[in-house]
Amino acid sequence: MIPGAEAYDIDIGFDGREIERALSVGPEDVSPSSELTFARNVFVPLTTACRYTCTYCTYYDPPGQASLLSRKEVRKILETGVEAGCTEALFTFGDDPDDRYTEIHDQLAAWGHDSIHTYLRELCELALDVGILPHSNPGDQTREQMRAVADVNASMGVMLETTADVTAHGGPRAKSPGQRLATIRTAGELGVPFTTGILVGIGEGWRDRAESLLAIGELHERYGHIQEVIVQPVSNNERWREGSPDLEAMRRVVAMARVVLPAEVSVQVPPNLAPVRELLDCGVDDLGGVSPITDDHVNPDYAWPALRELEDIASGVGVPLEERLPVYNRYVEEGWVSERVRRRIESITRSPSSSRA
Ligand SMILES: O=c1nc2n(C[C@H](O)[C@H](O)[C@H](O)CO)c3cc(O)ccc3cc-2c(=O)[nH]1
Ligand SMILES: C[C@H]1O[C@@H](n2cnc3c(N)ncnc32)[C@H](O)[C@@H]1O
Ligand code: MET
Ligand code: SF4
Repeated sequence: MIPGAEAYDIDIGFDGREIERALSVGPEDVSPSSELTFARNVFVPLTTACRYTCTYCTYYDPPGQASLLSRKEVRKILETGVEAGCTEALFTFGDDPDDRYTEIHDQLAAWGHDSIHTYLRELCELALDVGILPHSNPGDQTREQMRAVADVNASMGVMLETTADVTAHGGPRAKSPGQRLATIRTAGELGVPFTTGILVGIGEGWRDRAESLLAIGELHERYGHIQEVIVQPVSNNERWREGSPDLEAMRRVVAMARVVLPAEVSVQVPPNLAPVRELLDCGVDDLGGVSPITDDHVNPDYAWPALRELEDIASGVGVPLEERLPVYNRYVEEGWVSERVRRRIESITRSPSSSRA
C-alpha cells in the first residue's frame, strides 16, 4: 500500500507482474529517441518558505528567515526573460508557504492577499501580459488552490518524488506520497497539462522506482494529462551529502521510465544534474526548462549548459534539438489551455525566436 493512499483516497495498485516487468527492463530494451526538446525559461523563486523540510533540499529557509519576491522584482525577472527570448516563467517555490511563516503571511496581507495562490494568480497574469507563459510548481495543492491558478498557467507540475516512505521525507512535516498522487490526480480532473517526475537516490529501492513510474502511468491513463516525466537524480548540496545515483542506476531508471510510460509522455532529464550524453540511448527525449539567464534555484550549484552545448549533445547522436513551449503542442491543439493562454501562445509562436532573442 502506498503511504497516505487511504487518507487521500488513492486507488492505485499494481499486480506483481507489472512490477516484475518494470524491474526486468534495462537500457538494451529501449531505442534512442529521434528528437530532443527543451524550453527556454526564467526561474521565479517566489518564496523560500515551505511547510516541508525535505532533507535533500537546500532551497527552503526556516520560519523567520524566509523571503517573498515583490511584484516589482518578479516583473524585472519576467521582462529580462522576454528580452532573452524565453517562453516559460517557471514559478517554483516552497510548499504551502503561507502556512506557518508569519513573515510571509504578513507580507501577503500587506499586498492585499490572503493566500499565496491569489498572489501567484496575479503574477501569472503579469507574466501573460509581459509576454511569457507561466508554468507553476507550487508543490501539493488542493483542488481549490489549483483551480485558483489553472487557467492562467500554460501547464503546471509537481514531482511525485517517490511512492516510498523514505526518511528524507521524515519528521513532523513530511511529504506524503498519497498527497502528491492526489495533487497529480486533481490536475487530471481539472484538465491541466502536467509535468511530474521521480527524484532518484533519496532512499527508495528499485521496486519503489517501478511503483512510482507505474503510478504516474496509471494516472495518465485515466486523464491523459501527463506531458512529461522528469527523472531527476538527487544532487549534493550543503544539506544533502549522501551523493547521487551512479550512471548505471540512471541508465536503468531512465529505460524503465521509457518502457513503463506510454510513448506520448516525454522522458525528461535535467542536463545540469545528469550526464545526459550517456542517457540519450536509454530513451530521454527532453531536457526540460533551461535558462539562458537565471540559476536553477533548486540546485544552485549546478549551472545550466549553454544552448550551444545542448546542440552539441543532440548532434552527437544525430537528432535535431528543438525548442518547445512549456505546454506540449498536443494540449494546445486539443483545446486544454484557456483562451487567454492560447492567445499568448499564438503571439509567441508568431514571432520567430531570432527576433525574441
Ligand atoms: O530548473 C529546474 N526546473 C525544474 N522544473 C522545470 C521543468 O524543467 C520545465 O518547467 C518543464 O519541462 C516545462 O517546460 C520542474 C517542473 C515541474 O513541473 C516540476 C519539477 C521541476 C523541477 C525543476 C528543477 O528542479 N529545476
Ligand atoms: C522542484 C523539485 O526539485 C527537486 N529537488 C529538491 N532538492 C533536490 C536536490 N538536492 N537534487 C535534485 N533535485 C532536488 C525535488 O524533486 C522537487 O520536487
Ligand atoms: C524546491 S521544491 C519546489 C516545489 C515544491 N516545494 C515541491 O517540492 O514540490
Ligand atoms: S523540496 Fe520543495 S517541499 Fe521539499 S523542502 Fe524543498 S521546497 Fe520544500
